[in-house]
Order: sequence, then C-alpha cells, then structure tokens
Amino acid sequence: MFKKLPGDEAQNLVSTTPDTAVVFRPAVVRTPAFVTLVILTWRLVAGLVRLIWRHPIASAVVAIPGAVCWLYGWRWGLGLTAGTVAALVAWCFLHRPSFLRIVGWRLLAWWRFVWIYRRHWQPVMIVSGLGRHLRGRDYLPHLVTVTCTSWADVVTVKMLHGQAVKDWSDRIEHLAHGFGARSCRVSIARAGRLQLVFPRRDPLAVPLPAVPVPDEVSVGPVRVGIREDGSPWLLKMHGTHVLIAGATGAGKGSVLWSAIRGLLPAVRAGLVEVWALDPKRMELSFGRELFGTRYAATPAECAELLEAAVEVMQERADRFAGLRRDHVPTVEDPFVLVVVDEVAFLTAYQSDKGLKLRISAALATLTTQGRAVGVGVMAALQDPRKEVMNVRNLFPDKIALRLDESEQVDMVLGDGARNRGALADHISPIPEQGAGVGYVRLEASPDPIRVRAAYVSDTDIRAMAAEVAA
Ligand SMILES: Nc1ncnc2c1ncn2[C@@H]1O[C@H](COP(=O)(O)OP(=O)(O)OP(=O)(O)O)[C@@H](O)[C@H]1O
Repeated sequence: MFKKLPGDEAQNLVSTTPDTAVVFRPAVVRTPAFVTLVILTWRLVAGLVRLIWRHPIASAVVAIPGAVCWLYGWRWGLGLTAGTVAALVAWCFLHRPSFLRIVGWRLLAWWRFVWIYRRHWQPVMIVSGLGRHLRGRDYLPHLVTVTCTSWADVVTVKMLHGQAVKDWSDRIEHLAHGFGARSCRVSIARAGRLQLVFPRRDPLAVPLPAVPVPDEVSVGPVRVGIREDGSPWLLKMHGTHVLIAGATGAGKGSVLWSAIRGLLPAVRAGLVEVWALDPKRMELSFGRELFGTRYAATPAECAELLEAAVEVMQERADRFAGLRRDHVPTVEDPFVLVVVDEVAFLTAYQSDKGLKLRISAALATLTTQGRAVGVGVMAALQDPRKEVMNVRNLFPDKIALRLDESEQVDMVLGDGARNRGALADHISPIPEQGAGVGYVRLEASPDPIRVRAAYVSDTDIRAMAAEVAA
C-alpha cells in the first residue's frame, strides 16, 4: 500500500482523495484579498444568523447582559444576571411544574444535547454501523433535536438516505449503552425521521396501589395502571379479546384483577357479567362471590362454562342478525367477560383429549365471533408458544409481562416488537420492581408502550367481592 517513490516523482502526483497514503498536491489559485474578505464576512454573518435562529434563548442569555454591560457598565450587567438567576430559583421553588415545563426541561435538553448526544454521536454512529467512514469523510445520520421529559430523553434523528427503521431497531442495545441509557426505543416521527427514547429513570419502579373503584358505570376502557409517561393505562375489554402473557410471578393476576375492579360498577348495575375459569384455583378463587354461579375450576366445569358462553353468543347472534352490528350492553344483554387464568392448563396441558378439544373449540369460537355480540375473553398464560396456545393470534390485544426468553416477546406482541424496545425479557424478576410491569401494543400504533398494572391485594379483592355480594 505505501509505495516508496524516488526523488522528485512525488511532486508530479496529484490525488483528489485526501486520505490516500500518497501526496495531495492541489492547484493554487491566487484570490484577490477583497474576495477573501467578502467570503469570510458572509460566512460570519450567515453563522450568526443561523446561531440566533437555532438557539434564540441561548443567544439572548449571552447577548442581553453583554449589551447591558456595554451600554451601562459591568455592575448593571452583573446585577441583571444575578437578578435573573434569583428569579429563576424562586420560580423553581414556588411553582416547580411550570418552571420545569418552560425552563427546566429545555435547559436539561440543551445540556444533554451538547454533553451526551453531540459529544458521543460520531463514535456511537460509526461503531454501531449506523454511520460510515468513506474516503476520509464521515457520513452520519443527523442529530436533529433532543427534548427532555420527566423520565426520558427524546432524540429526533434524520436517517441517512437509504437507511431503514430496522437498521436502527436492530441496534437499540448499541445506542442505549453508547449514550449511557438503560434502554432505547425506536419509533417513526415521519418519513426519514426517527424518534429514539432513552429513559433516564424508571417511573414504574415502585408498585402502584389498586386503582380506586370508579364512580361511574362503564364497560371500559378501564384504568388498570399507569404508562411510563405517567398517563393512565386504559384497557379496553368490550369489543375485543385480551391475552396476558407472563412468566410465573410476572403479575398476571394484577392485570386480571385491576380489569375486573374497573368493571365493578357495571357488574353491580347488571351491565357486565364476569365468568371465571380458574383451573389453578389460586387466583380467581379469592373473589369467587363476584362471579356467582359463573365460576369453574375443574376442566369439565371449565368446558361447560365455555360452551355456555358460546350458547349465549350464538343466541345473541341469531337475535341480532340483520338488526345491529354492534353490541350495546343492557341488563337484558350484558357484556359477558370470560376470564381464564392459565389457559394452557385447559388446552396444551390437558390430558383428557375430549375435554381439550371441546375447550379449544369453544375458545376459538368465542374469540372469532364473540366481540360483535358482547362476549369477550381475557386469558392469562405463562408460555406463549403456538404449541401451547394455538388461538394466540385470535386475541387482538396482547400484553407481554416479564417473559423468560427474548423470542417470546415477538410471539406475544408481533414481529419486530422487541427490536422496537419491548424488552419484556429484561423486566426485573424482583416483585417490587417488576411484577405487573409489561409492554402493550395499542391497535393504533406499532410502537410498544411500557406499563405497570396496579397491585390489587387479597384484601382489595375480598372487599370487591363483599361489595358485589351485598
Ligand atoms: N402489579 C404489581 N405490583 C407489585 N407487586 C405485584 C404486582 N402484581 C403482583 N405482585 C407481586 O408479585 C407476586 C406474584 O404475582 P402473581 O401471583 O399475580 O403473578 P402471576 O403472574 O399470576 O404468577 P403465577 O403464574 O405463578 O400465578 C405477588 O405475590 C405479588 O406480591
């Protein structure tokens, strides 16, 4: 590669690529000083205008005290600066939320833009393979903006032409570790632009007490916990079917009970009936009174109860045919929510072949035809593999709590969910930190959302059961 050239030979070589090992000998054009001055002035003015346009507040912070110093002397400049800082500190103490919204998060975003993202951008992009170093030049995706929320940095990026979202979602671990975050989530902002979310802290690290039973009678969506951004996590059950997957101790019970709790006023009003299948006899038996006669524990009872739900569904379908296409809950035709804890006991692990067939057929019928006539299924299971739960795809809404293996995440939430940041296999197995934490994919968006279900204690469940029984 490095070739030795004799004597003056080198001066005859001209290379247009600056990083070659050989000599670079550009042609010299003599420019009049006047032209050079005009070009430099133009660059200075353009740079200033760009700076003020892009960073108006930061420019004002420097320019205004500077102007005051120049016009009235340094004492006035210092006084103005000290007064402004004191006012900001007072504002922060007096009304922290508005201070953070208007000043605090912007300052933090600016700092993190400069100190974390801009500083590490080039090495992280090159090492992760998202940028290229070609012929002596770096081709890097453009770091557009950084905004901060109370728990995360949202980084907007303009991709290189020819890059795809998958290029980024395949490298979420490189990005997270490169910028010192625990995780990274990728979503599309618009064509060619992505938003990367880097959490700074975990707002879901602390268990949530049970959500108060709502005052109003509603069939949902009901509040079952919170989302990572602090907004309520609302779960829809009427008009859909919900599958909850999670390893043992992942907190499936807290999602089931929070959902039932949200429907409690409607249960009391007769607009909702909760039918429970509890093959493990550990979870739903706590609130048995809530379900009345609609409670089954043995496989034979479970098959009968599921077939009874199919009968209700078919009778309604016959009655509604040609008259209406949607179900509106009434006391005569309430919304029937069939809750199944550990559905695999009834399907995959069931030794009685006859019962297994009856149960699988009833479940498939309910999940394919039940939603329009007001019969919904909410099922929990530990192992989401197809061999275990062959009707998995018939559930439109799925929740992935802590899972044992990374491949299981896409089985539950759909292809690409883990690459987009649904790291359900990384949720802590310590109950205080990770039980009830999971990811959901809402119908309207392919981006997974991290959530935590509220913990409904045994005492809460007994109180709910007593309330309904009364
Ligand atoms: N939302 C939650 N917040 C905090 N702690 C929780 C939450 N849900 C459950 N836990 C704790 O985690 C433990 C396990 O929860 P739970 O039994 O509901 O899990 P599971 O997924 O149903 O497990 P299994 O499949 O073995 O029944 C509970 O004893 C409880 O202490």
